[in-house]
Amino acid sequence: MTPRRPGSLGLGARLALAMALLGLLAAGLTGYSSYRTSSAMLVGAAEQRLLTATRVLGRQLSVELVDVSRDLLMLAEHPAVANLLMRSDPSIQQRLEDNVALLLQRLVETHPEYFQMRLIDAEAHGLERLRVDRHPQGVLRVVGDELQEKGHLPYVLETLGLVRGSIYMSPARINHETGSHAGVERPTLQMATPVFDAQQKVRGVVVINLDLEGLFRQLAADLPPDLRLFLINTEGDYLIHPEPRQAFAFDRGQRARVQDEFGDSAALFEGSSPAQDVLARSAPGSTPGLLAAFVRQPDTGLRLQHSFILGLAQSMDAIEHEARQLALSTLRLVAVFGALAMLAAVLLARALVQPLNRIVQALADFAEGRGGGELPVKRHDEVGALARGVQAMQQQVMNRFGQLEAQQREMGHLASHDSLTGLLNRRVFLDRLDHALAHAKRSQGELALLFIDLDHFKQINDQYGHAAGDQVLLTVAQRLHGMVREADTVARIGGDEFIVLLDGGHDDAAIQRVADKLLAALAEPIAYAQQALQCGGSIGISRYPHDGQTAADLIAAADRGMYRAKTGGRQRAEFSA
Ligand SMILES: Nc1nc2c(ncn2[C@@H]2O[C@H](COP(=O)(O)OP(=O)(O)OP(=O)(O)O)[C@@H](O)[C@H]2O)c(=O)[nH]1
Repeated sequence: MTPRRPGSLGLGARLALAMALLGLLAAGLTGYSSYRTSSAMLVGAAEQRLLTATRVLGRQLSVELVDVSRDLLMLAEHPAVANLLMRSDPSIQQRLEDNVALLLQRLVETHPEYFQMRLIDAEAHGLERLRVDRHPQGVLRVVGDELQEKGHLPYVLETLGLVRGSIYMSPARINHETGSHAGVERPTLQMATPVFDAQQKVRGVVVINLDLEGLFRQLAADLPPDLRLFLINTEGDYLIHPEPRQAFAFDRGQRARVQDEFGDSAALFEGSSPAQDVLARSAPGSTPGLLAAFVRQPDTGLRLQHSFILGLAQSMDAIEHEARQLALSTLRLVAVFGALAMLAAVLLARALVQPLNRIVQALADFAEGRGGGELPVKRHDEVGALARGVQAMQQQVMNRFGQLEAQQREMGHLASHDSLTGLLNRRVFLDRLDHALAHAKRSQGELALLFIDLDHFKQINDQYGHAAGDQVLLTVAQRLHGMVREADTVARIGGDEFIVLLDGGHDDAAIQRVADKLLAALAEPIAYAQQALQCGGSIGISRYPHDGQTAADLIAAADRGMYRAKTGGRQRAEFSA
């Protein structure tokens, strides 16, 4: 069998490789698609988280503003406040002032997001009757000449025009009012409500200045630190921004708007029914890339003049970091499964190919005559069927070989023997004679040849038919073979001619005795078809070295003797003259 070319991959190795590659490909594709799906889910989850957190923040802002409005309304409805503004009883003015001032002080103290609380008179050009400021050292009541006239300012003018129980809210702005202590030049929001007397006449205004940043510090206290907070007015201007330069840019004559940084947020400001919330990404190329949720502040029920848009953003890097972590763990899983797939492929390929190799080995052994080798014939699969086929083929080849050998043996026999009598034929006899002569020459031995020709054999053929002649020839052959010793050779060398080679030294008398024995045997009748056929023979005798040195000489000499026997009356033996 042709052995596998060195360096070429066997079927098992190729199968293992193919299966391992297939396994790796499947694991890789599964890993890749699960990574894609999971990272899309992660981004989706991050979007939902941002949106939910922003909505919660919006609700908290509304709740906070409602709380501020409650403080305002509580003060506006307080009898001491209206009495103070009405100056109804001068004897108790000072006490009233002190009591209400204390109340304002307590409120500012308990609300860290309050910069300032004031009670402003509707008369006297909107003079501040009471004013409590947050100061770096604590809460401070401002008195005397430091109290200012505020009647010209929108939060006084507009609040005085409101109905009882209404709340005014200013736009968020930087507080440029002088003397406002901690609130100076800080982002501020003013909320106010009118104070009415018993006759429903407006007497003044209660105002709270809110620390916008402080308010949002409180609101955002529970947010995860990686989230960025945005507060935006209804024009899109940033009021709170992680980069301080962006906040209140309009106050410095510039613009920094959410629409410019987050394109998709424009939907919040467009058309007659703008979106309530949007998800937006920062403009491509901006660093860091941000994913943001923007939500309109939910209605407070206070019919405020202004509202806000809140935004929370997370760095895309943070979200993608999670996706990268996921990709890494997916990769690790793919590597482990890939290795397992390769191992399984190698084991499976070995299990598949091993029985095939056994068949190949068995065929190689069989081809080299080393026997069939064990075949996996008991398997119930295709390999088993193949092994059974190979076994049947081997059996058939063996049978054919047996037949061929038998034929060869027969042909060999036919080539060396006479087909009718089974005696050696002329060619082989001459070989034997040559050998015997060579041996006799080497050992100074002697040989004798008896040349036998049947007498009147033709008559038997003619009279009884060819089959009778054959029977006679066969019987004669058996008788001759039966009469001589093992070491002697009997052959049929012609139609009715036989020859006997006597091995070893015999004197002429002994040879004559053998010839007489043979003549007697030939003279015996031969039974054929209920008849007794009579046939005798004439024998010519030659001897080595007496009558010749070669086979041809000896045969010719014996032939001559036989001829003399024929002419001498047949049924006799004659030595060569
Ligand atoms: N039946 C048969 N006859 C054969 C066979 N081979 C040769 N013969 C015949 O044997 C005869 C031999 O002839 P001869 O030896 O000349 O005749 P014969 O009658 O024996 O004469 P003599 O030798 O002078 O006694 C021939 O007629 C051949 O046809 C054979 O195999 N079978």
